[in-house]
Amino acid sequence: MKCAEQQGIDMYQLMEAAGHAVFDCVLAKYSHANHIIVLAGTGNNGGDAYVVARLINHSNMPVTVFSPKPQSKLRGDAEIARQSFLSHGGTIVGLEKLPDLVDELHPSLLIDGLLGTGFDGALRDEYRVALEFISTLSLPIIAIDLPSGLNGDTGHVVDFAIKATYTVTFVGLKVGLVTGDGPDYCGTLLFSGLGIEQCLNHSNIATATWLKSPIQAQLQKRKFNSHKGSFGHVVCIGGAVGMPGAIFMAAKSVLRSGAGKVTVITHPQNVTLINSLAPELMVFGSDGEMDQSIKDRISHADILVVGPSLSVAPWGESVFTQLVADDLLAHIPTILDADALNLLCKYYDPLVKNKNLNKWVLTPHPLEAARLLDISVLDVSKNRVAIARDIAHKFGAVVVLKGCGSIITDGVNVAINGSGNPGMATAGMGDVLAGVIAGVMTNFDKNETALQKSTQKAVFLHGLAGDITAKNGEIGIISTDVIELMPQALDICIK
Ligand SMILES: NC(=O)C1=CN([C@@H]2O[C@H](COP(=O)(O)OP(=O)(O)OC[C@H]3O[C@@H](n4cnc5c(N)ncnc54)[C@H](OP(=O)(O)O)[C@@H]3O)[C@@H](O)[C@H]2O)[C@H](O)CC1
Ligand SMILES: [K+]
Repeated sequence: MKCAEQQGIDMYQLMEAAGHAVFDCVLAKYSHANHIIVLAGTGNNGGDAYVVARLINHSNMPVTVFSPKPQSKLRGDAEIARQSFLSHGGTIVGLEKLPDLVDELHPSLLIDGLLGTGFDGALRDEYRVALEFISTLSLPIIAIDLPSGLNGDTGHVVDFAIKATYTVTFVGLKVGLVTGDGPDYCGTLLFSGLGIEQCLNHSNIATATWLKSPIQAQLQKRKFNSHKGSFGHVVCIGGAVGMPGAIFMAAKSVLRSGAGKVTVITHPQNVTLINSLAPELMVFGSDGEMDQSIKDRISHADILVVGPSLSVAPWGESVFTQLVADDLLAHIPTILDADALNLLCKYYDPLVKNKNLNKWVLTPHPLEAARLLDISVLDVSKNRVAIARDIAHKFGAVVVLKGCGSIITDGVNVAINGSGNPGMATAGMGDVLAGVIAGVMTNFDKNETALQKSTQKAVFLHGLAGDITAKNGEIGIISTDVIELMPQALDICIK
């Protein structure tokens, strides 16, 4: 908000605008509400709540504000808003009285203006008890700016938060609403720029891009005069003995995402099976030693995918260390996934540290991310964006931190994916993503600014294919279903 202040925008005016935006939501969705309960905290989120309560009161809808004590804590604009509500005949009751009064008031809507962006840490007991009680009422809830208890910067809920039906959020995108726990708590998101979105656009505050629309993943229409050589050769390396599935799914996904040619380098025992599952793939066996013909194939590739079912056992270890030691991955855009990430942790110091990794895309899930930084999984979920950035800085790579609201960052630019669904939390989906990133990259010109942007598009497209798959039922979709629907997702995004 500093930029707004610097440009002389009156903060009370913003609070009024925030209150009006929430009131618009009340009118649009709950104009016949019986009695409306408004929770108003002691900061500016509470100030917004008093503005809404005043507008509700003014329109002759019954409303009661519940507020934690001491109300004398309110300062500045929030106190002005509270006084204005009182002077228009509003009623404020202590938050602790809510359980006693709820039957009498018979509310049909609750507005949550307890905590917004100023909230940090774990909810204090008084708040947690009140919010737990509220959750038993099964009322529709409109959250002001953020559901109370959700950290707007990180998307982390320590122990409890309000589950909103709608969240009316202001000005820029709050990362915490769209990643980690956020989507489970915010319900339908409604945005209001409060008239100052221009101010944010012209400031140098780093904001995240939310990938929500196919326009953000636009792909060029292909020329009629195209051939398989026009769309790149991807080499996928992985599949230890007895583990053909993951590397097969990754390679098939590369094909289904538009690559011209795909080669698989795997353990010799997997060759026949993978070939019979997809005869379009060129499959070669390696006993762990990279002979010259395999090295040649790799060095002539346009993009590499390394890691699906590579394993950290001797075969995978031998393949990985040779790829790195011989600089085979140095000059080619490379997607590192699964066991390649685990081996990256193990061999970082002796082998990888001084290499130029700026053509790498790392795709860790939270456990792999924790290993890459030698921290706990809880540390990762407490601040997904910061952790993804830390990994990007440490390895000099583009990072996709997978999970709800996957984060894509090169350490500077941050995008958060808004496609996909919980049905995609199933085995093999990460292998598919690694393949989709490589396949989607083959659709771009080699000199296109590429890595961050193309990875963003690929992550969105993968989620979109998952959403198309989920039209026939979300729970129970499997990774190979998503692979088959990639062409439909691509089709939606072609200009
Ligand atoms: N972005 C905009 O354009 C506008 C936003 N507005 C609204 O303002 C809030 C942010 O207001 P702020 O006063 O900075 O903070 P909050 O109201 O969200 O929270 C402050 C109170 O939170 C209490 N707090 C903090 N941590 C905890 C905790 N762990 N448990 C319980 N309570 C907590 C804190 O209490 P203290 O005793 O610690 O001081 C404060 O009482 C933003 O979200 C928007 O809604 C403006 O209206 C202008 C436009
Ligand atoms: K809130």
